[in-house]
Amino acid sequence: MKAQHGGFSASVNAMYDKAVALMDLSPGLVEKIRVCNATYTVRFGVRLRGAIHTFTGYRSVHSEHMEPVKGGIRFAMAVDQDEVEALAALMTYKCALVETPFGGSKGGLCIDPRDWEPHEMEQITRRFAYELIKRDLINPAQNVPAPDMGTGEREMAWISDQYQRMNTTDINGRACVTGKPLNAGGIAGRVEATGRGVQYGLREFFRHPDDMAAAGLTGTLEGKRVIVQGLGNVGYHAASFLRAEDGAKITAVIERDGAVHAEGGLDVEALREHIGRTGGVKDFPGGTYEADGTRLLEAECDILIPAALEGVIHEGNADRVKAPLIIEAANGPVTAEADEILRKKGCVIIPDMYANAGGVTVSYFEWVKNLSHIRFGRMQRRAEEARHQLLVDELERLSRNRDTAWTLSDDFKKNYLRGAGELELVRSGLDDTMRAAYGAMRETWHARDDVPDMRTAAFIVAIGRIAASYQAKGL
Ligand SMILES: NC(=O)c1ccc[n+]([C@@H]2O[C@H](COP(=O)([O-])OP(=O)(O)OC[C@H]3O[C@@H](n4cnc5c(N)ncnc54)[C@H](O)[C@@H]3O)[C@@H](O)[C@H]2O)c1
Repeated sequence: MKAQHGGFSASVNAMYDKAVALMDLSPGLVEKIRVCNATYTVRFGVRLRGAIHTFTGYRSVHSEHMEPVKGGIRFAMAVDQDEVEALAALMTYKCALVETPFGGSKGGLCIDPRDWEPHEMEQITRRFAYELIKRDLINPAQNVPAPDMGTGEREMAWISDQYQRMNTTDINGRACVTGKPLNAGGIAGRVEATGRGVQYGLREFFRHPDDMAAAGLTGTLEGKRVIVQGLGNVGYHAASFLRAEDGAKITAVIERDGAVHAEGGLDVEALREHIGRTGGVKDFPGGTYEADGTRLLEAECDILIPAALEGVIHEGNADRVKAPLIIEAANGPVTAEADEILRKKGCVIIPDMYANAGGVTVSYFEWVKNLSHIRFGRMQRRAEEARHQLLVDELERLSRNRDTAWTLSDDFKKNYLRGAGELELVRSGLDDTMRAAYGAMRETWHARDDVPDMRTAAFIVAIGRIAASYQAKGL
């Protein structure tokens, strides 16, 4: 599905060039920020099922203006150097936009995880991790991966363990990777974080009537028709939250084996369970099946959420896309050519570097938690508890002195004293981040007549911050 002219990197660079043309930066700095610093390619063998199998993997470092560099590891057959370099570049811009103190990186392994048993995947993942760890391409201070397509908590736990076996005296070893399970140094809310960020980003859009007007939308998220491509980690969580908490209707889901649609809305939880059990959307009883799923990208809806692959909306189909609003949950789902076509049609695109930044934001919280060696929010909770206890004591004293009948219930005391747990802190930190980044992006979008869209605005904000970092520190 790489329907991109000149590849994914060329598409990202075309968008970058459009933004820097509106900025006052020296050509040398423009070039330095654009280029990918380094890409390491590894080919390694693993003995499986009685034979040696050779795998090819990559770790690309786009910008080290801040370290560690950060970016997921993708397991998919379509992984290649161009793809990881484009994804690494997007990580640089994304981290700058949401102000996480990281440079950009990305990794990938050419593999279809469905071809292998879990114990074989463990062997392959550990071996890939070993190759990267021994070159400091996984390291808490230098390069910190996370999940991406085809990987999740399971793979992150193996990578973390592999690093710690090879670096037994590194007290910060757990911070070498984020997206780990909770019982292996993860943080509450990381699995859902990218989908949650998509939801928060949409909520923020719907808080701004003039932004909605640009897409010809009115009202709230309630009842809006949403089409989602890819019901994986990001797509599922976004769809599930939007449906359950904002009242949106998921009218179609596009997956590898086709699509299902239902004008009245799909039961996302039942569909997820069906995909898990059968491997696809076919035969799902709650909707109509369509073998040519990609056609649903062009169906009537209010919001289109591509949450699978890059390049799915391209020169060849952009003109037929009817959604007035696209939120890019996936990285690079709209090519540079399609972006132009859609903008001319009046479609508003909430760009990937903002839309899917929830993952890296909560990864940052996890990294900080690992480095601080204390459960996230624990100190703060203790301080809050102490403060709340003072308040409760004082209220009780007052009530006694005035000889009134009211006393605080034990329930109230328990709940009041409990304070915010890790999940609440993570969610509020994510919400705050998404609001601040949206504000910076829209301010640039609206402040200047020559900034045509939100994506260009996002690039301008991100590049401005990276340039400032280079100018402050030198190269
Ligand atoms: N996981 C994260 O935290 C994270 C963070 C930021 C961005 N992203 C981006 O979000 C996208 C999805 O990542 P994910 O982690 O949800 O991956 P995932 O592997 O959990 O899910 C991907 C889903 O897309 C489906 N899919 C694959 N090929 C498809 C096709 N041709 N047509 C329709 N559906 C297809 C898969 O079956 C799967 O359900 C990627 O672009 C990734 O880079 C992920």
